[in-house]
Amino acid sequence: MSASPVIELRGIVTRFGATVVHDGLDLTVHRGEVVALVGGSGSGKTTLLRHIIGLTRPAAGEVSVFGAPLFSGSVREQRTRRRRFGVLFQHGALFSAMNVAENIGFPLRELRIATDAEIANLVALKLSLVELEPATALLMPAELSGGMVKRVALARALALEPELLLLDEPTAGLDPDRSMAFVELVLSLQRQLGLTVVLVTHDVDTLAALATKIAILSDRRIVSCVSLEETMELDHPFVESFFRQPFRYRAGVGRGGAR
Ligand SMILES: Nc1ncnc2c1ncn2[C@@H]1O[C@H](COP(=O)(O)OP(=O)(O)OP(=O)(O)O)[C@@H](O)[C@H]1O
Repeated sequence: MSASPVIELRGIVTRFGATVVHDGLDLTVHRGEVVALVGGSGSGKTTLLRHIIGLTRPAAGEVSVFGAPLFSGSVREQRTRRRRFGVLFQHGALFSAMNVAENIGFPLRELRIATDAEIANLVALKLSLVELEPATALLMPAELSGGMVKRVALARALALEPELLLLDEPTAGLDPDRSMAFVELVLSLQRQLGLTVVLVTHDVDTLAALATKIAILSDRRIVSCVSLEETMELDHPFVESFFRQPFRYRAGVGRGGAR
């Protein structure tokens, strides 16, 4: 049985005024894949993530998730589809006036699909999933370290038990140790929960540890979407500048390497 792709982008065109960001862009992501979206600054990576979650719509082309166009079906069907993915925005983006428990429980409270007791249970469960102490629940975002903010934001992204997780620069702003610890956590959750993941990252170590495929956004299109090992073989200026700079890429850290 061949399942339909989790994400299918076909002929995406995006314009901001006279600037064309995407022009006939295609990308397919299958269940269980971890696709790292890379490209030069301003190449349109974050905009593409925003199209996938429906925050913005392309000028042309089709965005399909879970086998159906993103905006097809009734409002109820669209909402159900929307609940199947979780998003971790750049910088965590927690609500500063809510404590950790309220932040994690927010998606459930918003949908009014659980009682207060159920939400409290779920918050405790998600905190342990992201390896935070139960007492963290009562802290405010301003009291958290950068690494803890990321973990809480991840717990909130997982609140509705998504099948698809979208991460925008998940390790930006973390020091190398915290960054690797966070990557290990995402990797373990991805395996445990069977998640499909699309992440935008500038960090070679992050993508080497996580990604099963690297999608390169260049010249307004995805020019390649293959494994890290195959990507390293490509003769492309972006690969040269991004991957072949000395001491950035640690051989053997990749998912195909010895772990
Ligand atoms: N709302 C907007 N209005 C006008 N231009 C925009 C808007 N959003 C993005 N852009 C432009 O679209 C282009 C792509 O932006 P985007 O943030 O998607 O790039 P990116 O690849 O994620 O960049 P970076 O790696 O620097 O974060 C940029 O030139 C940006 O200035």
